[in-house]
Amino acid sequence: MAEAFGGGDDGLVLIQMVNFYPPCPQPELALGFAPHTDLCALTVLVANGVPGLQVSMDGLWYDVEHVPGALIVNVGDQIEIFSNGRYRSVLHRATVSREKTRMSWPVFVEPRREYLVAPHPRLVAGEIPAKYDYKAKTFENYRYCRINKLPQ
Ligand SMILES: O=C(O)CCC(=O)C(=O)O
Ligand SMILES: [Fe+2]
Repeated sequence: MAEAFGGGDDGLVLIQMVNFYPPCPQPELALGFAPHTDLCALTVLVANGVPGLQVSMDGLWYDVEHVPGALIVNVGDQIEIFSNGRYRSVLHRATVSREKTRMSWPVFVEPRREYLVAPHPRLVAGEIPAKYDYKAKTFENYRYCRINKLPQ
């Protein structure tokens, strides 16, 4: 993966985050994390066992079951683009609990900032044209547009 996203041992950047969701008296009126896809390549996440992570499929939300000791791995935007749409960046969100504090610890696996966001040339075959064309956009620029809610 490091080779695919820029090459060499330092081809990837790992970013550790901590999410803290305090209890909410009216959880049906709130969300811990609004629906989004992760802009990175891959997310590896552990949570404290309080349910909350949901993934979207065919317009419905599904709870992600907590399996003690298991890691949750999400495909992010960069793998979707790199694979020319063969893998999909998962739409997900986090709900909150009425009684319990929920915590999660994602590690975002990212390309380096100068990486050019594009499908791999070998995955753009004649019958499958490039689904993504960001005109030599760097990952740093992609991230900037996403965080500032600008069009890619
Ligand atoms: O708390 C969770 O389970 C999800 C967190 C999340 O989606 C994120 O940090 O990007
Ligand atoms: Fe996320």
